[in-house]
Amino acid sequence: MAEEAAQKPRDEELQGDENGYCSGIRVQGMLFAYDGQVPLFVDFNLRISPGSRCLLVGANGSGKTTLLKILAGKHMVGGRDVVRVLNCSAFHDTQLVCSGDLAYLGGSWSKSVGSAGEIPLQGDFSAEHMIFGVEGTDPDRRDRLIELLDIDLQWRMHKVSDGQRRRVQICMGLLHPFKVLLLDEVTVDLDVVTRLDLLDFFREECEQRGATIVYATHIFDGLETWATHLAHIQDGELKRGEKLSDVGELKCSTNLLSVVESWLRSETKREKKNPFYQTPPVQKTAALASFPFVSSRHMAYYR
Ligand SMILES: Nc1ncnc2c1ncn2[C@@H]1O[C@H](COP(=O)(O)OP(=O)(O)OP(=O)(O)O)[C@@H](O)[C@H]1O
Repeated sequence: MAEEAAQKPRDEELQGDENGYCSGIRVQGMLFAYDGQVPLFVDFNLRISPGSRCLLVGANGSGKTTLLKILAGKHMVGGRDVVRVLNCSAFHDTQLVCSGDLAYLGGSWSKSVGSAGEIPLQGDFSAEHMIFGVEGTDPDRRDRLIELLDIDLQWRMHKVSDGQRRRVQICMGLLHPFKVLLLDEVTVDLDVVTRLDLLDFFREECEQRGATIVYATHIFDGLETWATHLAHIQDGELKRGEKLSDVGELKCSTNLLSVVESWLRSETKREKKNPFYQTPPVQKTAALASFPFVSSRHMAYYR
């Protein structure tokens, strides 16, 4: 009985509401491939409950950025039921992003120019011009972020350091009180004080407003006590998705870094032992051929 009671919150967390939808994030039976490539994700499932701070970990190329972009509605994947964020379809329900409820912070400020690809944004704008140009924001929240990120409003965006430019980008991305925030390694350029202050701000957003955060990173300092959940991806496959407190290895290890290091090292060893490990499974290609909805990069241009 006691055991049943202890299990209950977890079951509810997994089942979501009466429609079976979780108001955080739910990915069910997802298939995704880049144009002309074998699928990266096949029958991929993930649930992240509201209020969670979930770390997304995995080796280079394991699919973290791709997954975050899919959750951010930047790729059309499957029908409306496959990738659900806040009970909406991440791609189809454009008000998710337009309202600021779903926010994505990743990559660097750039624009795509035909065959030249991504080129950094250039132009003589002040930080003030950029930040105050975002309409409909709460002045108190804006002031708090400017102070937290130690932004000088007179900075000229083409003459600042990478870290300073990143602070302005982060500030703009956080001006609206998001409900779901997807972070792709955006704290990598920040100095340690700003990074820790920002992590505290994120924690507060989750605890006070019930916001949900998914954070892909390779830097684990200070995250043992910050994260509530952890998702480990390997080659597009979810190897683990659980509460941080349920990660057994953390109980007998000094820190998260060494635990993740041991997971990634065991992947590398497996690849070395089996030269065919990287061979795309035949069923992945077959699955793609039989699936009616594949991603469309062209559709993404309309976002
Ligand atoms: N635009 C693209 N077109 C084709 N393949 C891509 C594209 N972007 C990524 N990939 C491939 O998809 C796989 C997953 O890449 P992704 O960027 O999602 O990995 P990641 O886990 O974020 O890696 P990292 O830790 O290096 O940031 C890789 O094999 C990569 O080569």
